[in-house]
Amino acid sequence: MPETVSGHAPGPETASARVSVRKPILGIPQPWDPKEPEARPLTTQQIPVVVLAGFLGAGKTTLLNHLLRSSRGTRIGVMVNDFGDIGIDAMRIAGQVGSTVSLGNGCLCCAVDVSELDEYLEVLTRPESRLDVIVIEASGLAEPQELVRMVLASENDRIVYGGLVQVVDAAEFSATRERHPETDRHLPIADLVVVNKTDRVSGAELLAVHETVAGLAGKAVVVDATHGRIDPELLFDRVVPEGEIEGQMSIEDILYGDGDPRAHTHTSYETVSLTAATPLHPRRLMAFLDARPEGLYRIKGFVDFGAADPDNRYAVHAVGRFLRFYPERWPGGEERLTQLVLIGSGVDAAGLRKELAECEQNGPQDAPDEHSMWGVLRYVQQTEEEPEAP
Ligand SMILES: Nc1nc2c(ncn2[C@@H]2O[C@H](COP(=O)(O)OP(=O)(O)OP(=O)(O)O)[C@@H](O)[C@H]2O)c(=O)[nH]1
Repeated sequence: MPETVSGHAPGPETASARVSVRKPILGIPQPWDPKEPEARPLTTQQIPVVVLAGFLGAGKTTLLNHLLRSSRGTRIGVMVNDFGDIGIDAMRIAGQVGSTVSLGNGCLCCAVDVSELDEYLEVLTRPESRLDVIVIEASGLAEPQELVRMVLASENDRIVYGGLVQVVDAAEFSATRERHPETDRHLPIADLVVVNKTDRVSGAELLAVHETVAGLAGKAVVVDATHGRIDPELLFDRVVPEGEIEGQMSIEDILYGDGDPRAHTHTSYETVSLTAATPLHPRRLMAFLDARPEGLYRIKGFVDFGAADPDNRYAVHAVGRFLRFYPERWPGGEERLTQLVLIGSGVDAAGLRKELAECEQNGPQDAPDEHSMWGVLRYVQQTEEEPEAP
């Protein structure tokens, strides 16, 4: 097994009976003593760039945050490609890593040339950044194949393509596959598939999903995970033999793709973004969320309920019919804004925007009373994500 930088024993996730093959994905430059960061050499080797993909809400950001928390001495650079004009994912990762670069609005794979990607890579690969690995978190609607192609086409000679990680939501897998048959095309090109949200399905369901995924994924490693807690060594240890691109993509696939722009997953998706300086009324927001249309598949962001809870903002996540609020202290000095991104297909974007605007509080006479937060608190589940050992 290749030598590791972090040097810690594999986490409990590796014990999973269903880790089909132990095949780490990435190679890491020379080991160094994490206790002496200054002794760390300037990076002279190529930095592996891993593409992290998966459908909306599958758990990519959660997995990335897990990697950042458990990376020990490994320095991870992050590029986030949010779909929607507010960089919610970048905000959720910011603070964990100094090198977060948001790719801004839209889907990276739609960019016609790679010069923008190269600009970001240029920032992250400056020798003084001493990064060991760069992870690009694709928007949940990006075509992984396109992203891989863009990394391969990069003119930055300090990077090397480091593999494709595909995250799958165990609970939503069948429904996603039905709606998006291209899932079957994405899995075979992955190097590692993470079947996430194992806590949301029964043992039998998990087994069925795992087997289907493994069947589609071919040679890729398939691991099950809860809250994206995979063994970081699955990503950080692999040595890619020179000239080899792991996975089953043919050179033609990489160079030309399938040539069909309609294959882009997000062509029929609409994004609605809201930034509001006026707090939202918890009751009206809950009425809006409870009645949200079927096609509105993903909602993420932060909500300010103003006087109803002046200490906290509420991170909100909806994936399909699943809804959760996560109260968190307002970061000091940060402007109190509600920032939401809604992604759906066949939705009335203008209507949603109007309904959301109607959730804003209308002055002191409209201030929420003490019971107004009950509806929100029903969707707060404090114990869902257990804190990880430092
Ligand atoms: N129950 C459960 N919830 C999870 C798990 N992993 C992630 N989540 C929740 O699922 C929601 C979506 O997770 P994210 O990590 O934001 O998903 P994503 O793939 O980055 O989402 P997009 O950027 O919109 O594509 C959040 O509420 C997470 O807390 C898990 O293993 N179990």
